[in-house]
Amino acid sequence: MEADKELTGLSNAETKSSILFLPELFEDDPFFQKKKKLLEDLSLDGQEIMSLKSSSSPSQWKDILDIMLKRARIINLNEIELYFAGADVYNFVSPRNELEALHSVIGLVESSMSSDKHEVESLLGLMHKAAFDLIHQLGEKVGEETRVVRESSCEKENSLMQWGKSNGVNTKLEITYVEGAGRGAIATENLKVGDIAMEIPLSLLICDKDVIESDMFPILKKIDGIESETMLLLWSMKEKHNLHSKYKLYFESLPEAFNTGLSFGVSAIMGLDGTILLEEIVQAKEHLRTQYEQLFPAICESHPDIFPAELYTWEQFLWACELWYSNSMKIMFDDGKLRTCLVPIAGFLNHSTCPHILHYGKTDPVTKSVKFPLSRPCNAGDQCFLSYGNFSSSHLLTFYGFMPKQENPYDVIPLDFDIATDEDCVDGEPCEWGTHMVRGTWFSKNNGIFNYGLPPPLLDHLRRARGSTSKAKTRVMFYSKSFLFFIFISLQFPVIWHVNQLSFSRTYHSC
Ligand SMILES: C[S@@+](CC[C@H](N)C(=O)[O-])C[C@H]1O[C@@H](n2cnc3c(N)ncnc32)[C@H](O)[C@@H]1O
Repeated sequence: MEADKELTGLSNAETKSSILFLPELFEDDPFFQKKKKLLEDLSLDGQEIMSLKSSSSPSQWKDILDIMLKRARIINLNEIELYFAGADVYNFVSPRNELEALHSVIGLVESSMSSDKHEVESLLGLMHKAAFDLIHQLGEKVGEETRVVRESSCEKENSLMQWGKSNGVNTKLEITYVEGAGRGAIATENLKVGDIAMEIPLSLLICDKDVIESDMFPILKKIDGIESETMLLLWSMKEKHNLHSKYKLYFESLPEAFNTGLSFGVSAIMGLDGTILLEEIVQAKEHLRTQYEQLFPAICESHPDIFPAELYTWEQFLWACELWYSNSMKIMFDDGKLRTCLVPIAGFLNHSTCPHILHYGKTDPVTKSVKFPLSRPCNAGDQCFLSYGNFSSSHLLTFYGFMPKQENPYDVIPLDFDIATDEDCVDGEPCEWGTHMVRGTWFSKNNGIFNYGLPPPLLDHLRRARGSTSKAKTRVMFYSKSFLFFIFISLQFPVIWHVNQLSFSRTYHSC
């Protein structure tokens, strides 16, 4: 309280004020020092509370809201966002960061509303509404539009939905075909922030319990080092053909081909020659082939009754890999175990870089279900999107078979240096960057020359490298897997960075 008085200069007689807690940066944040520095630059370090006076003018409470939001943006930066954080880091960084920041501000305003003496209730209410309006505006600005394809029949999807509902699924979404993404989930009514778009009972989740209860478990558990995901994959290859399976309608609703990068044909692969994406796909496929060959044909030969060879071909294995890569979710169960699961019906939710559903994947111990709550509103008739994670477009193409429509903030090229990195630190602190990177622009629909400048940590690193070499031009070699390129850094900055743009999307669509 003393601190508050000092901060606001209030006397005891003028107590019509409310304390607002500012978003807090925790010491266990992996980027604590870097974020602390950014907060200091914002002149906010050390300050944990602000005072809202009942006499505050609109511009004063808006300023407080702005400070809270700027602070929340910094605190909610993830590694990539922080790495590329330039001078405008206090403003909009990414849809994910903005949603997280706005929700943390709303949480703090709500806790003041519930704990306070209500002298400033109406002002808190205005701040609360303003933060919700910003969430709404974010969706209007960067949300994706969907064209529903009504001509396609959704018989299988409807049967699955009926089965789900009769087994306890609650949903405010309907499944239909959408342009460019197969099936998608459309809101049947206007959904607000906090509404549960979908709720799936745990009993419908496909996970390790299904393998454990099956006749293949006694054989699989004897295989040295086999992971539970691999067991599930092998189980699903057989279960998909089981006419009496509990999940029959689920398996029937799955596509015959997933068309992820893992099953790209020869022409698509040739079109990717010289790109990191080709390297990523080839490496992933080689890894899967090795895994397959470690198991087959040996397991079919030793247990032909449980593992019939005709169900365990390479093609079927690849199909199951694509199923698990593109459709599984990691769910945290009450016992504290993170399990990879297939989640019938919720598996129809498509991905967006500005999703409606950001936080999901924890079981509710009371309802014994997995819930999908909305972080931003979704109007009736709009497609409701999920976040699959902060993935680059090359990862999404390789493992999910699509590229996001909007600019993807996680399109980056990791760089490996052939110069020492031990000097790469800030103000004597050890470097916390796992890797240096540049923005990948090759998937962007912007055909102009990119001039992002270099990210501050990379620039810092290069300046140090320059300092440790002669006055002559410094040649630094960057290579990322097979994607090898050189830049000659004339000692003048900023550098215009134009990463080789390849027409990946055309190659993908034509194959
Ligand atoms: C979990 S499933 C979602 C349901 C899927 N659309 C279907 O019809 O089964 C993931 C797959 O949906 C597709 N998908 C998801 N988000 C997409 C997007 N934003 N654009 C295009 N396709 C998308 C990709 O094929 C991805 O592998």
